[in-house]
Formats: sequence, structure tokens, C-alpha cells
Amino acid sequence: MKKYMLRNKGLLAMALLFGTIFSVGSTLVALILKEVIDVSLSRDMSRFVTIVLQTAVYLAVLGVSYVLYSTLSKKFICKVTRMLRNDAFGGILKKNISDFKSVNSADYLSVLTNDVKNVEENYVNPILLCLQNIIVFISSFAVMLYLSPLVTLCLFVAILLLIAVPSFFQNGIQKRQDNFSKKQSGLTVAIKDFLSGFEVIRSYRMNSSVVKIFEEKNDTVYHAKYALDKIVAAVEALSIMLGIVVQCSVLFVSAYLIITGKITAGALVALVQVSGTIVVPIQILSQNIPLIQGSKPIIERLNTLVNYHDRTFTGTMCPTFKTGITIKDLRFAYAKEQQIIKGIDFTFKKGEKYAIVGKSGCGKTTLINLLTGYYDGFEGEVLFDGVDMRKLDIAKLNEMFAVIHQNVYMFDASIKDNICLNKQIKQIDLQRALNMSGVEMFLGEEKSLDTSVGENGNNISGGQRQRVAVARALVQGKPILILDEGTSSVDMQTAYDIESQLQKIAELTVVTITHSLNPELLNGYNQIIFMENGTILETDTFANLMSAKGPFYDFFSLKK
Ligand SMILES: Nc1ncnc2c1ncn2[C@@H]1O[C@H](COP(=O)(O)OP(=O)(O)OP(=O)(O)O)[C@@H](O)[C@H]1O
Repeated sequence: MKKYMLRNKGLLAMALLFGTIFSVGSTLVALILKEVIDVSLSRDMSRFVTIVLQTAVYLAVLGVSYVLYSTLSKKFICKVTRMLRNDAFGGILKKNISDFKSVNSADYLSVLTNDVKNVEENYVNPILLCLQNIIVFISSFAVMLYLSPLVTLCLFVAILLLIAVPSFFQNGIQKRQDNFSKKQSGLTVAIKDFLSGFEVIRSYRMNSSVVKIFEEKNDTVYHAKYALDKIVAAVEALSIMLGIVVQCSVLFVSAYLIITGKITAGALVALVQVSGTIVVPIQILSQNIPLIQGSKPIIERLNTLVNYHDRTFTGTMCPTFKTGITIKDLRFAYAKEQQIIKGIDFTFKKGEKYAIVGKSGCGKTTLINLLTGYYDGFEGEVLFDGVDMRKLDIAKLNEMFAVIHQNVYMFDASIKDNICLNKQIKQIDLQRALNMSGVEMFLGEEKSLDTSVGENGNNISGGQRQRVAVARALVQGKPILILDEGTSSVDMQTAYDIESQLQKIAELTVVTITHSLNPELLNGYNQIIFMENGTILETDTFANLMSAKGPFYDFFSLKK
């Protein structure tokens, strides 16, 4: 957090400068009071008029200072939270895919909204308040010392009490703030889940059970917030009570000094007034310091995002793809002792087309994910042009692949924007991609390139989404295209049209995971990779595999 404050130090300094003018100025009101009372008791009219005029100018300066302080401090808070949110979002985008997926996306949502708001309310704002009140405190203390050293001494003892007592609550507040943030996150996760599953909820009549779960989660948020508010309320009440005790003590000691003839009536009023401007800052400090301390776990959570470094792949070499990708004795397990990929050797040559087939759950997607740098915990080697993947810059390596899954993600933008992804694409390249992907086929009277696809592409069909995704991959000029059942949502003829077009692009390396065994299409692939139980059982052209009458032949015959 310090770095955000330092980055805005000019703004902070200006806010504090006007805050200081206002704070010191408002403390000196006590001296005006003393003067007015003493002058009125001595019936000095001309001095009184001078004081009234001076006070008017003085109050105008105070008003302007406060407006400037308030505006600048609000700007400072907004800037700090904006930077924090930007950096946290940037940190999320820096994550490698497996780290990203290890956290529910609603958790990220909660961090970027609830946690940033918490930090604003319970950290940045209180820090500014504390800084301003420290200045008020110092100037009030100086005025009081000037008015009466004895009263100042009594006040000092009482203040120690005022500071010490609320600090006992610090740990409790910290725990409750952390718990509240976690419960908020849990609720956000549930809300996102339910809204995403809206159609399932409606069609399976899950309303009452979903409402019950929602209410339970909402209850836990309520209880967590109430538990936090209770302890904050206790600190506030305690500090207000102690403040009143302090002010009473000042009043009694000052009254004693009047009785003994040590101070004037004006000084008594001034002392009571200034004791208020001493007590209030202490109350504000004692209420806000536990909040600042309590925000630590939330700030740590944000810091882990802001300072995220990919510790899985630390290579820095720039990947190339001139000859191909070679896999040597590749082994991988999601959970210990349960190997999913069990020793695979294979070479994907540049420009060739591969179809991976095999029973559901045999490890096809896992193999592809290992190829594209999803997971680092594998044994064996994945070599790009002979260089081990672990030595390569993983972000640059990710850029070489276009992966099209069964469920394609669409941004809530036009068809064209979803294809071009905010990049300038030459009209000729766009036209070629529209043609090869089959997007052209559904553009016409009803839909154009400027048609909005809606949230997650809801305004176009699943097949149309997949065609947009293929066009997207083609215009972005990726050398390797992976279709993980990427044409499963289009009809057989369209799938054939798209895949056969892709097979014709000489420079493009295509790896398709497919369940639809269309002989004409399979014939167009250079190699069929037949997987079973985490290994490659057979690999060859479709024609050779069929004539070999091995495991692939049996699988193919059964599927037909
Ligand atoms: N993230 C994960 N964590 C734990 N296990 C997983 C994970 N992803 C996949 N698996 C398991 O790994 C095995 C292989 O899954 P994978 O998705 O690679 O198979 P697949 O051949 O692509 O299946 P399908 O054809 O049904 O898509 C399955 O048993 C699956 O349950």
C-alpha cells in the first residue's frame, strides 16, 4: 500500500497542507473564545468589533482550507484505490492458466470489488483521518500548554488511558474483518454460480433449494458483518465515554484553578474548548488504528495478486516453431499416485494436421493442456524446436497457440470485434478468415459483422460461436490451432467444411480432438493419434490404421 501512497505523494502533501491549515486554525478558535469572553467581561467595545472582523476573515480562510483539504483527500483516496484495483486486475491477468483456474473466478470478483472497497473504507480513509487528527492533536496540545501547563499534565494522563484501552480490541477486529471478507467472497461465488446456472435452476425447479443456500450464505455474511460491527461499536462507545471523562476532568481542574485565582473565565472556556479538540483526535485515532491494523489480511490478499509472479515456468528464452514440437516420455498426474498421462513420445511436425481420438477420459485434453503450457508438474520433456519448454518464456509460448474449446468464450461486443480482438486486421485477411471459418455463411440480412453477440455470445448459436472462434484464430495468425471438440456444435456438413478448409492451410499446424469419426475428414489428417488410458496406442494415417485392423479399427467400427 505504501507504494500507492508514495506515487501520489504530491496530492497527499497538498491535502495535508490544507488539512494542517484547517486543523491548526480550528484549534486557535479556543484563543478567540478566550479573547471574546475576557473582552466582553471588561466591556471593551472597540476591541470587540476588531475581534469580530478578524474572526470573519479567519473563518473564511478556514472554510476554504477545509474545502481544499476535503477535495484533495477524496481525490487521493480515489487515485490510490484506482491504482490498487488496476494492479490487482493486472496481477490476475499475469497468472498462468493453472494458477488462475485454481481460484474460483468469483473470488477475483470479490477481491476487485469488496476487498478494494474494504481497503478504501478501513485503511486509506482512516490513514488520512489519522494524519489530519495527529496535526489537530499537536496544535491543540500546544494551545493547551500555553493556557495552562497543569491542566495539560492532567489531560496527558487521561489520554494515555484513552489510547491504551481500545488497542486491546485490535486482534478481535482483525479476525472479524478477515472473516467478513471471506464470507463476502463466499457469497459472491454463490451468486455467480447461481446466475450462471439460471437455466438449470429454472428447468429443474431448483428455486427453493437455491434460495435456501443463498439465504444461508447471506446469513453468514450478515453474522460476520454484525460480529465486526459489534466490536467496532464497543470501541467507539468506549472511546466516546473516555472522551467525556477526560473533558469533565479538564472542566473540574480548570474550575479549581479559577477558584484559586490562577486563570481567567475566558481561559476556562478556552481550556474546555481545546480539550474537545484534543479528545476528538484521540477518539478518532483509537477508533481508526484498529481498523487500519485489521485490514492487514485483506491487504496481504491484494498484495499476493498485485505482486504475482509465475513460479511454475521461469524460462526466459523466446520460443520458436520452425520444425515442430517433440514430446519425450511425458507423464503427468493431477493427484499423486494417479497418473493420467503415462509416458507419451510423439512429434508434431510444423504444418501437419493431427486428429486425436480415444474414449472419453483417456487424457486427450490433458495432453493438449500439457503441450500448451497449462501445467508445469510433468515428468519427461516437451521440446519446441528442440528446446525444453521449461527454458521458454511461457507467456510468449501461450501466444503461439489458438485453442478452441467446445464452449467458446465471447466478449459482449460485435462479431467483428470478437474476431479482431481490438487489433487492426487487413480487410483481405478478415475476408479470408470469414470464408474459411464459415462465418460468412451466417452473415446476411439478419446478422452482420456489427451485430452484438450479447453476454457470453448468447445472441448467436453455439455453432456460430465456434465459427467466430475459428475466424478469430485465423486472423490472429497463430501458427498452431488446437480444436478441443472445437467444431462439435456445428452440423456435420459445416464441421466438414470448416475442418477441410483448415486442412488446406499449409503453414498452419492443426491438432483436433474429435469424437465425430467422419472418414472423409479423418482422411485429410496427416496422422490419427489413437489414445487409450493415458498412452498413445496407435498412430498413423487413417487409411493405414484401418487396414492394420488394430485397436483404432475396433474403436472406429464400434463408434459407427
Ligand atoms: N483439473 C483436473 N483435476 C483432476 N482431474 C482431472 C482434471 N482434468 C481432468 N481430470 C481427469 O483426468 C482424466 C483425463 O481427462 P481429460 O479431460 O484429459 O480426458 P479426455 O480424453 O479429454 O476426455 P473427454 O473426451 O471426455 O473430454 C479424467 O479422468 C478426468 O477426470
